[in-house]
Amino acid sequence: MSSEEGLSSTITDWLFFSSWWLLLPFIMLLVVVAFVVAFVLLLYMISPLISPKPLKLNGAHVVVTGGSSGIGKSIAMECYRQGAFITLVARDESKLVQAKKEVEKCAINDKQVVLCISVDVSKDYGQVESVIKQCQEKLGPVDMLVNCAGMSFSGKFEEVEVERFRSMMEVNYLGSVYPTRAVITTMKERRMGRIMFISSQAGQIGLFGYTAYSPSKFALRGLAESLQMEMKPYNIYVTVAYPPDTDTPGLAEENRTKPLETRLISETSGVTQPEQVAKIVVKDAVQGNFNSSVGPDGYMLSALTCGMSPVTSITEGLQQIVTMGLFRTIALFYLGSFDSIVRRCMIQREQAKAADKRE
Ligand SMILES: NC(=O)C1=CN([C@@H]2O[C@H](COP(=O)(O)OP(=O)(O)OC[C@H]3O[C@@H](n4cnc5c(N)ncnc54)[C@H](OP(=O)(O)O)[C@@H]3O)[C@@H](O)[C@H]2O)C=CC1
Ligand SMILES: CCCCCCCCCCCCCCCC(=O)[C@@H](N)CO
Repeated sequence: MSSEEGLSSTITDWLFFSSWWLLLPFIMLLVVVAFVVAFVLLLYMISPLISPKPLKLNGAHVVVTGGSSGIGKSIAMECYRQGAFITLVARDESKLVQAKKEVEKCAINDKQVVLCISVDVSKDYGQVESVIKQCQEKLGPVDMLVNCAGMSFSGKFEEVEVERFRSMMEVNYLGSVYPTRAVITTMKERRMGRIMFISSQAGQIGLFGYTAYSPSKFALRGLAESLQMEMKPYNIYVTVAYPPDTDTPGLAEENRTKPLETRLISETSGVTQPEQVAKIVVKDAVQGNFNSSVGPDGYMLSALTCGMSPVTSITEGLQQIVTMGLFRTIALFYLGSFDSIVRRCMIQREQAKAADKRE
């Protein structure tokens, strides 16, 4: 036997007769753990590169349109609690004065100021531009603009007055374009700022009864995506918030004409308090997150409808990749149940009508 043959037989013996392979699972486990650790380290290394620096609200000038009521008022209070100077914008002066008092109660130092401006944000761009100029002269350049002025309306498509489709787009869409347009030049010059748009869960899915309202909220998403791509190099960050039904005077008003179907479908994601919405959206805007959602349904809807919207952290991107298929599966069940709500309501109505005729 040659020495070469001896060596190969030793190796074969070792491979087949020693029990090194018992260690194989451990070796594999070690490799997997090493990969996971390396991946997590990589994430932490890269994430500060793509997440913006948080905005300091202390001493910042925040303009809140629709700040005299509901979600807008709560957002103003939340910012005031963090030391901001606030400009409240809305039409009704008495509501503005009342809201100013409530916001002032949240002061954390005696330098803070609340300014009120009465203007319709949806009608005349020149007017909006001039009030923004006024408030910048008094409280300094705007650091954060919260576009919250808006209204909702629900009703069946053929029963909604045609005029309503125009007014919804005017208030909810143009009423966000005008103030944004009025603050953006100064923000670009200063290379800093935050713009927030308050859309709605009805700006992520179209629902029964929202043929006039939903499109005006979907429009904000298109505006926000385009604007964010233009503004990112100037260190300006855009946030779109998608709240569910929120307990405000606006919702109470909407409920007066709400079709049964819309009510039953909206109940899926429940009713939130405006303070809760305010906390979440202000935090997201400060961090510069593009997307801001409330509650578990809101989270699922946002992951599901992320499309080509910008990501603000690697974790967010990974979550979207991993959950998309699962959430779509869940969504199909939701859609099925919405369809069945609509069908049942229709059958009920027709039966009631037939009974009426017989009488
Ligand atoms: N409540 C809810 O369930 C949800 C609401 N949203 C959105 O959040 C925003 C606020 O809603 P909510 O707090 O319920 O509403 P409210 O009706 O309680 O408040 C609306 C605010 O906007 C102001 N406003 C309305 N129209 C104009 C205008 N043309 N120019 C200037 N200010 C205006 C109002 O003041 P004034 O009338 O004096 O001008 C008021 O301050 C809306 O855009 C709404 O679509 C989104 C999801 C859920
Ligand atoms: C995985 C998929 C999950 C799907 C969850 C679907 C939940 C649908 C609920 C929609 C609620 C719409 C609220 C509109 C609020 C609004 O804007 C008005 N009230 C304004 O006043």
